[in-house]
Amino acid sequence: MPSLISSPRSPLNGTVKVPGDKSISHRSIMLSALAVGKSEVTGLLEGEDVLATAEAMRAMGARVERIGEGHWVVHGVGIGGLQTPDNVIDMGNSGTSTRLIMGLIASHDITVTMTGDASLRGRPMGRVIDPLTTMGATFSARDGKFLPLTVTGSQNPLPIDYTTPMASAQVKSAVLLAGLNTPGVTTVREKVATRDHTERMLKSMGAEIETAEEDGLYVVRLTGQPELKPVNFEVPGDISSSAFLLVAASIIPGSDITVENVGMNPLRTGIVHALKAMGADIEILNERTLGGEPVADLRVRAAKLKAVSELPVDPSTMIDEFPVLFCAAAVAEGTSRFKGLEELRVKESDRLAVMAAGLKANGVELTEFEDGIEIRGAGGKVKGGGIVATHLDHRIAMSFSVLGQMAESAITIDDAAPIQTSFPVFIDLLTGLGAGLKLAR
Ligand SMILES: O=C(O)C1=C[C@@H](OP(=O)(O)O)[C@@H](O)[C@H](O)C1
Ligand SMILES: C=C(OP(=O)(O)O)C(=O)O
Repeated sequence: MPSLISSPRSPLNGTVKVPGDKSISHRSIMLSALAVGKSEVTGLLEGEDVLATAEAMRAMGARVERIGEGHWVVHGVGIGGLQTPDNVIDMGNSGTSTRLIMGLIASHDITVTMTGDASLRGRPMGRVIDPLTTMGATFSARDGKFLPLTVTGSQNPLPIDYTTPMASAQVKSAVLLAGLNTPGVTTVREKVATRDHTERMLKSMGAEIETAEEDGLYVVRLTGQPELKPVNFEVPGDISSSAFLLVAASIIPGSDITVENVGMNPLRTGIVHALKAMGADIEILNERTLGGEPVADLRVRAAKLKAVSELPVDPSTMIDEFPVLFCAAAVAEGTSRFKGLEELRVKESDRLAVMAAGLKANGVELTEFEDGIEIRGAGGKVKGGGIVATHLDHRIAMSFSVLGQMAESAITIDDAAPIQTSFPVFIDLLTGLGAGLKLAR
């Protein structure tokens, strides 16, 4: 368990690309595995979470091969073709792999037992167990809602019309993926539209899938049992990984960086709008489309950040970026207040509690609420000198790596290993731009 020491070194300068989008990478492997024939994926994120998805799809019968850096080939088994694996599948730290694959299994006549690391075993699965049970799958889960769990898919799955009780693209996607091998039309309704990569990708593979706005809800209708045609997926850079660079370059005086090829799906760009509302200097350049998703290059120059109280976006458009936004708020001028964030309590860690503890340990003044946090910004450097407990959460480790660049005394992150789940080149990439990060034993 290597710890990581973060302290200021120099302004960040240079042009970089971040690895592929994690959400799209997972889906590219899963959906290719259900196509009939050979698909290729380029720009795939080779982080531990996506590798867990690849391994799971292999275990269920798909041929999933790496042929070069980020370049993968998948031979799909076709919808209905998944097989019972001969062993338990280990989803590691990845909520997306677990919940989406539970959806796939739910409408296949197979039985699968899944487990994961201590973080994943503490995350709620009832949110997918409930709708998938209505579709006909049966579950045996620890305490009814936690991993390890065994799921047996239905031989005769039923289509449902489901309104998600919380803003969750994982729940929406799990139901839609179950709908793939279900006769009839599966409908999912969301009060707030969450990331729509599943919808976009299924459309590109020839599925009959319609999206509409009805009575203030975002509605997706999928006609079951399509033949998915194999396509070549080009995965754009991950805006959630880019967020660490956007914040770092904004807060470290004198910085000027460009992050190329960033996925700019409008349901994912909340962090750009939030930082701009705080006074960040972010230029969106070279806007184009890649593999059915908008992408752009982002040039970020340091700026004096000020507090925000009303975010200009829905939290779901930047749900994984709050930890690093809290770090931006810690160095901004004034008091920021973030509410409506109860979902942060059920991520890899309880991100409200763990961020509050880490910030406090480094001299940041704050108040934690049940559904949010108020951060009293230092208007410049924070004290630092504290040790941050990451609780197997990559975003906590990376957020405090960024904050350490604006600390009077170094910040120690107790465990750097979780960074491997989503952004394996994070330390090299940041130090290459000028950041001060050192691994220690
Ligand atoms: O669908 C996805 O790929 C994801 C959805 C979000 O989770 P929720 O659906 O739980 O909000 C996000 O936090 C996660 O990192 C990836
Ligand atoms: C919440 C996250 O991922 P997952 O739910 O897939 O573990 C994340 O990457 O921040």
